[in-house]
Amino acid sequence: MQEAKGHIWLTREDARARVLEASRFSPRVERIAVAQSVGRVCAADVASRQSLPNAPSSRWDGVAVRYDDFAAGMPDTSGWREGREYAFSNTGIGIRGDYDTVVRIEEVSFDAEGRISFAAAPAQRGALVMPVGATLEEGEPLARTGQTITPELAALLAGGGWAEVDVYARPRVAFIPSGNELVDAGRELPLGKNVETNSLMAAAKLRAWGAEPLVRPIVADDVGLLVEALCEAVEDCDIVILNGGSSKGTDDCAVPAIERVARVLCHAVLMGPGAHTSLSVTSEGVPVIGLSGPSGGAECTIDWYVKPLVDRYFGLGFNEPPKVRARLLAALDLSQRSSGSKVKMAVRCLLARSSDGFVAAPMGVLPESLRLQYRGGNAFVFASGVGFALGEEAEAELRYPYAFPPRAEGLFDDLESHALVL
Ligand SMILES: Nc1nc2c(c(=O)[nH]1)N[C@H]1C(S)=C(S)[C@@H](COP(=O)(O)OP(=O)(O)OC[C@H]3O[C@@H](n4cnc5c(N)ncnc54)[C@H](O)[C@@H]3O)O[C@H]1N2
Ligand code: MOO
Repeated sequence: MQEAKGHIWLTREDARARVLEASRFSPRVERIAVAQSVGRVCAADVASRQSLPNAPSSRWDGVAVRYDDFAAGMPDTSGWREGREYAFSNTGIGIRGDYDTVVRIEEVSFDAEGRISFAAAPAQRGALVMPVGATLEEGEPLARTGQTITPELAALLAGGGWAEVDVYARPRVAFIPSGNELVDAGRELPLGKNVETNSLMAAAKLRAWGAEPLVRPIVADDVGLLVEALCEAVEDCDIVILNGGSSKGTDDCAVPAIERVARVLCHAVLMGPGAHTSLSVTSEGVPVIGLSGPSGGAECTIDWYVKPLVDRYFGLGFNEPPKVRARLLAALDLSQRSSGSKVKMAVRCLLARSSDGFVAAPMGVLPESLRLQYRGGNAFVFASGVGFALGEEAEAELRYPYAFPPRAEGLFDDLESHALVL
């Protein structure tokens, strides 16, 4: 892609805001079993169909009695019989007969002949009895449209008498790998070719976010073939990802193809990795993401631009990732980057709590054991200009899924290198 006049560069934040604003989603609704609903998003408000308990029930394990028998003080219970003056009554279970009060089993004893006696009379009528609806009342709101179903909410829905629930259908997200050099994973790799791995990463992320990934076959670097694949995808998908960036090589035909099916909002982003990511939207409002090829960038950019779109499909707002100030455990040296580069670099880090705040170690300087364990890093530090000196404070942005950082003590003991040249 030659950098033509009018080539639009936006900051990561503007690019995201523009594509969110221009996209139009019409989420479909489907009815599914509550037992299978965790992680799905409610497409309607749900109210309880029943009260729980649906009959007065015992709050504790005990015996149910009639309060009137105790109204004038402790009665003579020598002639009391189970099923007549009292009945055993266990926690959460409907009280049989016309008993109205429960005495805890710890306050009840039986003599050798099985005669009951009470250590104390019940304090009031209805003591230790859960009235109808104490847990859940018929008509009570259980869930709201747009709420993600958690295990607890699924249980609540079941308690409210629902076996099925209306949820938004998973958004269909097409992923079109492109490039003459790509070979499907698992196939023999001819010299000079590359394994198509981004679709595995993208599909797994999309599934985790509640979307349905539709990975298409690899398309060759040919505008006509790409347009064909894009036209098919925008017809029946909610979001389309073309894995082809807006770089400048002779084979870079992703943007020329996207331009034929959608309006380009942004040809490239002022944030790397993945600066050559383009964002577009069709006249129907279907977003088309031209994801830049190199895997390191694709991993970040799919989080930055696609995750918010999936959330938006479900009607969820965009939440800024948590940010903290962190002390850098290595210098970030940008002096070798081409001067005048306007692209800010998001450097993957391992961010951890330390005794006096947060520390961030750029992934590149970590010893192998840590690099393997925390492969993608859990945060970014943004480097521009000449970079940062060792020990300098920088803003660190947690990476999705915003995992709580491990404690730093002992973690970075064998950190050897103290400068990362970018
Ligand atoms: N002369 C210049 N060259 C490059 C520039 C530049 O400004 N001037 N920018 C560099 C940067 S930064 C990036 S990022 C890349 C962007 O390239 P594209 O997004 O156009 O991607 P491709 O050229 O198609 O591929 C690059 C690389 O990624 C691999 N790739 C592509 N798709 C997949 C996939 N699905 N799974 C795994 N790997 C994939 C591809 O095989 C290439 O190795 O341009 C730089 N060059
Ligand atoms: O756009 Mo590139 O991924 O910045 O390296």
